[in-house]
Amino acid sequence: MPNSTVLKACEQTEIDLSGAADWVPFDAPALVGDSLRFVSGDSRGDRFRARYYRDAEKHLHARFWLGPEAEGPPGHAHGGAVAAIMDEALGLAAWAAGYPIVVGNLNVSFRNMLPLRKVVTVESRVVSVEGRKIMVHGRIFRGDTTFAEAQCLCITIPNNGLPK
Ligand SMILES: CC(C)(COP(=O)(O)OP(=O)(O)OC[C@H]1O[C@@H](n2cnc3c(N)ncnc32)[C@H](O)[C@@H]1OP(=O)(O)O)[C@@H](O)C(=O)NCCC(=O)NCCSC(=O)Cc1ccccc1
Repeated sequence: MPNSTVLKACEQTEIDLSGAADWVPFDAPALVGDSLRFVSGDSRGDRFRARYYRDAEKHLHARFWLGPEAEGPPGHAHGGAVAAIMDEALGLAAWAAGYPIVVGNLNVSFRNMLPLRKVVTVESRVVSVEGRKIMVHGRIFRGDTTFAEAQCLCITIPNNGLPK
């Protein structure tokens, strides 16, 4: 089958990215702006599809689906795709906790190969705040399988992140 046919079939597929019962949808662009497009901006794309949520304690969660355009090893996600998810989701977790930041350092451990075309969950937690340094930890998993873990050092920026 030609590649274009595969992509078209994929585009037409609705992916169920619904959250857990106690999660509330989180409007990330409303907080950080429409520039947040690289990872989660295309709800019908063939690389990433994502939906963000917050739980009752305001922790950020996400459902992600990685399509054929995110492929690295055959049938599995490219490491850069996994790192990009961590960069966006963990940075966003800091924003959602009230800190306008950019990511200064991101350390990703790839624990298991992440299969394409499966919905996975990203969980994140702000674990420490020290002056301008906000440390966020996160994990991508499905069921009992952890695909990646990350520690993300976020640095607060002035002017709420807006251009001067
Ligand atoms: C702003 C800053 C990160 C820091 O510069 P400045 O303002 O001049 O601050 P300064 O250098 O004074 O540091 C302050 C304190 O922090 C510490 N520290 C800093 N770095 C490191 C480190 N690597 N490792 C360890 N520590 C480090 C430093 O030692 C100091 O500590 P101290 O107070 O002495 O104890 C700058 O390097 C930069 O712009 N980098 C590019 C960022 C970028 O492009 N990111 C990607 C795009 S954003 C994205 O994609 C995510 C996203 C998702 C969702 C939504 C939105 C965004």
